Amino acid sequence: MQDQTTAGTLFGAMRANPPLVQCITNFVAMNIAANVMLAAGASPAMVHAEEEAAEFAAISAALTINIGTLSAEWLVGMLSAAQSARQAGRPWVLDPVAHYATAFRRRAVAQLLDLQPTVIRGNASEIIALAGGISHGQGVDSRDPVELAEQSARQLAERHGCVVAVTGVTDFVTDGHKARRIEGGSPLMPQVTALGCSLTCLVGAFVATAPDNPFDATAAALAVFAVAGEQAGTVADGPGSFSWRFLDALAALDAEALTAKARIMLA
Ligand SMILES: Nc1ncnc2c1ncn2[C@@H]1O[C@H](COP(=O)(O)OP(=O)(O)O)[C@@H](O)[C@H]1O
Ligand SMILES: Cc1ncsc1CCOP(=O)(O)O
Ligand SMILES: [Mg+2]
Repeated sequence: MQDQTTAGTLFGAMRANPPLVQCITNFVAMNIAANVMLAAGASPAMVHAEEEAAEFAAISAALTINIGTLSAEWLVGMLSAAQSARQAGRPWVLDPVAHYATAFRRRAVAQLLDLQPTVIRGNASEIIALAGGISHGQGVDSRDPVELAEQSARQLAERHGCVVAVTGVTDFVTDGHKARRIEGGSPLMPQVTALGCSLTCLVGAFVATAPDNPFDATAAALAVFAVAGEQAGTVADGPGSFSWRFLDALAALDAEALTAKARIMLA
């Protein structure tokens, strides 16, 4: 029950003081991720240009970087923003979308990992491959169960001194020592593009709220998606209505309901 209470408290604190989060995400995710952030109570800004990314990171409470639609120009902005966030002592979150697919992505992720993300959030195939294992991912989509990625997540967390979150049917989060599983969500979630990318942005909002406790902050963000996703899934007719029902469920969720409904288990 302690984890649920912590998640509710962090959610309430985030809502009471909406953090400015710089989200460098992809063309597919930009709109839905910004709407997810607003519905959850955060203040997103999709700022990626190399001319201003570092400057903006210095005035943001957290930064998130997602390589979904990477280009050479965007990579320059990502690297300078991550450097700036580190210098300013701000947390930053990495979403290594399909990093295993091309040499360009693999190189980019290696450079980003050198800048010590506070949290890595990916699907099971991404996390397995990032730890050096054999994954079955297809493009941006996972083809591996979360359970198979749990050991990879623990290894990655220890190797990089960060929190690692793996999402799927049941989510998993670890800092290399402690770990939790978060139950909930809906099978319709992977049918709607960029919900994982949106969750990465929300993790940014929670680590902005609790920069000294990225493990609990990440678990809380996962729990928000799990509870709102489950609620939307029970009433949606398909991926189309799930999309808007999910936004409405996020907006209607409050700290008390999160504490009552979150299922965060020791792992
Ligand atoms: N089959 C599923 N059942 C319940 N929730 C799911 C399922 N698949 C994904 N989710 C949820 O969808 C969200 C996005 O996760 P995921 O689909 O793994 O990320 P990505 O979009 O990066 O592949 C997370 O909140 C996750 O818990
Ligand atoms: C379809 C697609 N293509 C490049 S990025 C992207 C979105 C991926 O979103 P998610 O990782 O949340 O499924
Ligand atoms: Mg993804």
